[in-house]
Amino acid sequence: MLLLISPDGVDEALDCAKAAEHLDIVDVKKPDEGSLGANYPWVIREIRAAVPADKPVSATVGDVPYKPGTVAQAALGAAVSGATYIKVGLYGCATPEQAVEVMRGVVRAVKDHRADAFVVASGYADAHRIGCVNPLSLPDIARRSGSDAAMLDTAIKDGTRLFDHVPPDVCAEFVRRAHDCGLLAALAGSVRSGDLGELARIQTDIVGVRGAVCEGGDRTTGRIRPHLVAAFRAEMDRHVREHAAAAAQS
Ligand SMILES: O=C[C@H](O)COP(=O)(O)O
Repeated sequence: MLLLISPDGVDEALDCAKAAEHLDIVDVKKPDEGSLGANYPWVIREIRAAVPADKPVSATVGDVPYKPGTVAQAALGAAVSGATYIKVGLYGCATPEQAVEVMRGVVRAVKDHRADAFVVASGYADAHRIGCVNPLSLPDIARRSGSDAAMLDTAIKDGTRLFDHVPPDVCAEFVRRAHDCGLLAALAGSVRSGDLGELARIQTDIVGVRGAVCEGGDRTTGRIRPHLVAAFRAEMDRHVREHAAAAAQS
């Protein structure tokens, strides 16, 4: 299971760099512009320069509208700025067809620039609250568009969490569908360390967090701290080991 951490800017990215051995992907976003709020190109560049070269930098393109051309151009901006993981929040897409159209544009824009870029189609666990595509449709949207991963996050950061909206068994179905399509499955949404057992059990590939590694568990007022990243990672690795041991016995 890979750990993706979302700093809100260069200062927090420097703290992520101090904990680099404990994380796998540094995810640039601007939380005050939304769940998958996009940050400035120069911030992506500065963060790319600040974190060790062997750690991929991801960038969110935003909680995007159904405007395929606009989104493709924004995604290219993130890639040109140094991100190799490009995450798109399909906020304004009401149907799978709209979402596939948006993601096809992103995949083409990004992979024409850099063939090894990794494109993540993200939906929302609380899609019912914003009227966008159903969480379980994401793996097929990602597959049809040529994306590399399907993801869920929460759109509204009001203290409700991934499992409040999509229970573990439905998340397990999400992961199964992604794997059946040959994609990675990424899950986020106010995930806490107490969720890691379930996330390991259902074979999540990437876990995305911010709040859980911020002071006081608060993604808005707290700041990411290296010791919290290390502790979260230790817990994650423990669950992965336990799951592997249990699977080997059965
Ligand atoms: O991509 C991951 C998100 O930033 C998750 O943030 P959160 O854990 O505060 O919900």
